[in-house]
Amino acid sequence: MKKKTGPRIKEMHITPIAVTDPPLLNAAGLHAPYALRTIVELITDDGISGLSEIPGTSAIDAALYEARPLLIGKDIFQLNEIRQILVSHFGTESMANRGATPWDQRKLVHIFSAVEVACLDIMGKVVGRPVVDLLGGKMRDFVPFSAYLFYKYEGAGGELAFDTDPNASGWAAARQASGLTPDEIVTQAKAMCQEFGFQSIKLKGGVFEPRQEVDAIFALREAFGPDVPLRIDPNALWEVGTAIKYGKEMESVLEYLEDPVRGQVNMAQVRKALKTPLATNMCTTSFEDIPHSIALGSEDIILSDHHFWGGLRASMNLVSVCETFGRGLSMHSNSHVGISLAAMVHLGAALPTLPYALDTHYPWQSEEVLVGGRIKFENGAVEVPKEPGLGVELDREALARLHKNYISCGLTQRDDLVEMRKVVPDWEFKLVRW
Ligand SMILES: O=C([O-])[C@@H](O)[C@@H](O)[C@H](O)[C@@H](O)C(=O)[O-]
Ligand SMILES: [Mg+2]
Repeated sequence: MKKKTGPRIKEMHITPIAVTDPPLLNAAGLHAPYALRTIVELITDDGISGLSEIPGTSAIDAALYEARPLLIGKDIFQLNEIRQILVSHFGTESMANRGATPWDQRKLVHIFSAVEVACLDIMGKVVGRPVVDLLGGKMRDFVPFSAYLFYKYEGAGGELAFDTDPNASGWAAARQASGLTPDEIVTQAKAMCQEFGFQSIKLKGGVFEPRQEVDAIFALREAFGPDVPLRIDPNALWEVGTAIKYGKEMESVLEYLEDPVRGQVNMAQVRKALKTPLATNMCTTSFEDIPHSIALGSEDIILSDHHFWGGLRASMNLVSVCETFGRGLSMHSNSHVGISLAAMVHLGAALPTLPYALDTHYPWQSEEVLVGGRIKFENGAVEVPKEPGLGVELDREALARLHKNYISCGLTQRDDLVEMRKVVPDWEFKLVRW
């Protein structure tokens, strides 16, 4: 019998896009009026298209262009070989390549995740199965997400930047409102939960001095009651003593405390002092970090992210590590549109257990690159697509429009520090602030 090879990659399209993003605040500074993503489309020799989305920077886009000739002609089922080719070309990256910002700057993991997700999308179409089935099968029909609150300046982002659209209503109006005080954070939470049905809440912290942020957590508890799990994420900006002091104060109200301090050693120290579980997307972010994580006991929950862990299958491998060493597993996010969300939903559906609702920035974005527009949430969850592959289709006009935004906005990388300096000229990036 003739051995079947292929389908093979014939074309690889790399399209950077810029989507409107409101002036959200974080430990590093401020979100720019546009968030950058890169959409990758692989097309096979038999005309099947596979999609993926990754955080966009000109450096990662350049690396994708560099990878393209190495990938053309490759069989989309041979992911092990494809990964090896990319590793040989780009070399492995150490923890240091992640960088100290709340987002991850490594190239190889991003590129392989882009290629892997698009190949899985194609594989699903070839075999007539959703991606979740290629990850071992569906454990749930809906994947729950958590409300992700941000301190923010008034403004809608995009051309409106710090301005607001007077005709906006519902969540669109709340999305552009100022969110600086505990009361405004509660208002933001109510509007977001009402629109999307979220049943747990995360507050991005590390913006104001801890007292103010802890007060916001207690205001949320008062407004939502004990049945809505709460989390806060200061993105490693607190000192160990600060984390222990406020961690103890919040012990009765937090589901978990995310990255209160920087590095595995400090996390382990805080973990020993608190009853609240600690979660991370900053100190244990690759397989290379696992031995120290286990030796030190730096966290209880790893917030995986297929863009940073090198794809969906790598994230499934992380399941075994977490099961073996008693770590919980949930998911981190960054500003994104629907292709990343669909990939997260397939992965979330395949995880053996899902004790924590996943993070998503999706409510903060308003544009989409998909036919059918924005993905719907029901009671805070997204239904797992049943169609072959990722179950999403590219809206080429929307893609072209958002690519035009990318060209005209002039941004080439995420730099929240630079954005913050436009508002607070003497703003400094700090590894530890309080
Ligand atoms: O979007 C942001 O500002 C967040 O701070 C993001 O960059 C982080 O990566 C993230 O969501 C987190 O959980 O640390
Ligand atoms: Mg985090």
